[in-house]
Amino acid sequence: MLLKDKVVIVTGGSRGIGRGIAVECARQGADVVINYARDPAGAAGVSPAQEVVAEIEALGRRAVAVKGDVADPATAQALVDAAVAHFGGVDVAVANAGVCAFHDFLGMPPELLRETIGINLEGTYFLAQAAGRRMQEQGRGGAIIAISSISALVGGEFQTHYTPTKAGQRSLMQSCAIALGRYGIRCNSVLPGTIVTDINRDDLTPEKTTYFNQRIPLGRLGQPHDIAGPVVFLASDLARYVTGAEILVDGGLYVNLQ
Ligand SMILES: NC(=O)C1=CN([C@@H]2O[C@H](COP(=O)(O)OP(=O)(O)OC[C@H]3O[C@@H](n4cnc5c(N)ncnc54)[C@H](OP(=O)(O)O)[C@@H]3O)[C@@H](O)[C@H]2O)C=CC1
Ligand SMILES: C[C@H](O)[C@@H]1OC(=O)[C@H](O)[C@@H]1O
Repeated sequence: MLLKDKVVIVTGGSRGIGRGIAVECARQGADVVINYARDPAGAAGVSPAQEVVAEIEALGRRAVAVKGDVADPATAQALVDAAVAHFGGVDVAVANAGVCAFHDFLGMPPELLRETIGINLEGTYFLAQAAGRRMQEQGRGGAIIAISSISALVGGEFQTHYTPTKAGQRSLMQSCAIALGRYGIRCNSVLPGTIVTDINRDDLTPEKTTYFNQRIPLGRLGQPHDIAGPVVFLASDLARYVTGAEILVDGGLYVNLQ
């Protein structure tokens, strides 16, 4: 087990990539605080966040779910407080929560631009800061991981509000690596390619899916569990000398230009 008895916070842990990360961290021996924003109950009256908590408990680990908008700095502090109250501290913080409402550039409403920056970039900043403060106090180091994107490296016609936030997260982790290295706190990014989740349910038409499956050297779009392994690696002592770095997890999409 790579994360035995570590305490992990995952923002946006109720669905998609964050859920995959939260469950894999538990499988690797961690207790987990997951965060969510809305989390409507499904048909059976059980919400996605409750499902994740149950899944983690079935693995023999502990989990709590904390509701809150990551764009609000108070949410980051509430997550750290929950980790301390329930599990005694924080070892790993994963800034995963994010939104991407596809929209054209010339018609972009300022509200959507600001909301996207607030959740994706400022949310990452607030979590890194709150977790970093606690990790510094604890004096046993830690790992902070931002779920950035291949979109940190390339553009997207309908993502002009989104790609800068992903580049910003990557840059933020580089600067945090310098600011927090003296405390043994490592800061890195994971850059997923296109992963099938609710965020792109409408964007991934059958035609686009076929195109991606042909263009991606590994022959398929990503799934949430494809991202969890690299996150666990960066969170673990196997990555003890890795900081200010990033791992592109895209099936080879980025390098396949022509
Ligand atoms: N899917 C992809 O192709 C890629 C995704 N990414 C990044 O991965 C991350 C996760 O995306 P993905 O799993 O696809 O998305 P999903 O839409 O599947 O899940 C988003 C998660 O974030 C939570 N969330 C949304 N807004 C907020 C908020 N304001 N405060 C707290 N939690 C919030 C949601 O909670 P709730 O259920 O309560 O709404 C949910 O748990 C994002 O940062 C995204 O940019 C990066 C590259 C590719
Ligand atoms: C949501 C998109 O499908 C997805 O998000 C990213 O960050 C990737 O670059 C894809 O565009």
